[in-house]
Amino acid sequence: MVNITEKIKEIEEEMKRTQTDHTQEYHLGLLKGYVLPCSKLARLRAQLLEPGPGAGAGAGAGFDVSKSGDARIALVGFPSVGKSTFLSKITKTKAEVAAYAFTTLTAIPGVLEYGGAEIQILDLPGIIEGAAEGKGRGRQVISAAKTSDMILMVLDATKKAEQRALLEGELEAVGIRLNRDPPNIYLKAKKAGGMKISFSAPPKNIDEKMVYNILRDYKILNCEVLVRDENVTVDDFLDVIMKDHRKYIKCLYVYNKIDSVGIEYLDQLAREPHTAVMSCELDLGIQDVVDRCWKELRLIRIYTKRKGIAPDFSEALIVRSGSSIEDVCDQVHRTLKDTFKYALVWGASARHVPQRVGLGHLVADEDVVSIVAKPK
Ligand SMILES: Nc1nc2c(ncn2[C@@H]2O[C@H](COP(=O)(O)OP(=O)(O)OP(=O)(O)O)[C@@H](O)[C@H]2O)c(=O)[nH]1
Ligand SMILES: [K+]
Ligand SMILES: [Mg+2]
Repeated sequence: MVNITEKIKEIEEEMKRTQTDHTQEYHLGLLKGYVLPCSKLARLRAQLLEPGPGAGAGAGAGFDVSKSGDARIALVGFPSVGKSTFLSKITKTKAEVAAYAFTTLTAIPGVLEYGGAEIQILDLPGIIEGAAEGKGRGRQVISAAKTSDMILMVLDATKKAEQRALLEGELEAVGIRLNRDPPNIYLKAKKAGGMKISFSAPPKNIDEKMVYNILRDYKILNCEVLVRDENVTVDDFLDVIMKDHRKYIKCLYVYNKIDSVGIEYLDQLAREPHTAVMSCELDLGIQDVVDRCWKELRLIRIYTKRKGIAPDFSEALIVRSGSSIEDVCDQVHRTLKDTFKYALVWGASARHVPQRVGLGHLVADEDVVSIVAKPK
């Protein structure tokens, strides 16, 4: 390890000394057929990312960064697409940025403050094709991505369009499902009674025999199955069987470096679904990407109000979408629920204002909530 690190230092120093234009050098290098400092550097740094001897299966474990804040977004992408540049733009963390691949060698957390919430942004090493099979530190990167609430897939607008599908393939291979809901299939294993398979509508892509065979392959011989969606595929069925190893995560595809592509191509990229475009270099589109992230995370801001006093809009409580008054209580204090009598709600979730509600009431973004406790 020390050897590689030393060699890397040497080359980096040399590059600093010579201060050549590396694009120029790249072309010259191609002509002459020798290995350039830049690509030599990338190769050596890739070696640093290889799991060392004895790392074994442990190499698949995530990086040791504890979760903090209200949500976590992972930056995933091929090397040198600008992940660390983006992190440095939107947080106070200054990650190392350079023109060679594998500049980032571990997970680097930063904090994005937005609408009163703190969102942890995780900058990750670049992944390469074959990451899912354990190439480079790919598996570790993907494990870290799996722990996030949202993936920001950073793509290089100047690179081939295939990069997006390649990366999706790597994530799919380890059970990450992007921008999809779990298949609408009810599957319950039983102790006895054989298989009971039913469909709420005639399925288009599978039939009872196929379902039977899949279940038998997975040794699920006694169970109840209800397929509630006519478009279900065999892959969907497998996802349900392996649901403990599947993770459904939102993804925003972000094309960086749009300063270097033509306007027509840019327009085409921007129209793809779940996609945003930006240039970290020219400071273009960054705020839009951040706004889109906030929307996708669907976090809810709740303002609390005490009786007889105006609501406190300076500090919001942050809860997930689908949260109830009970979740709001838990966010304030662990034991608040115990003395809960009712809550008053002003805002989008209230039918009339204020609406008197119980613990089960679902809250909406920017609701004002006043919790009334039982007398002691
Ligand atoms: N033209 C252009 N270059 C950019 C832009 N954003 C970043 N770069 C350059 O792209 C190179 C790579 O940037 P990094 O932020 O290190 O990329 P990374 O994805 O973190 O790379 P790894 O950590 O090696 O995976 C640097 O030379 C950046 O200056 C951009 O918007 N336009
Ligand atoms: K880089
Ligand atoms: Mg980086």
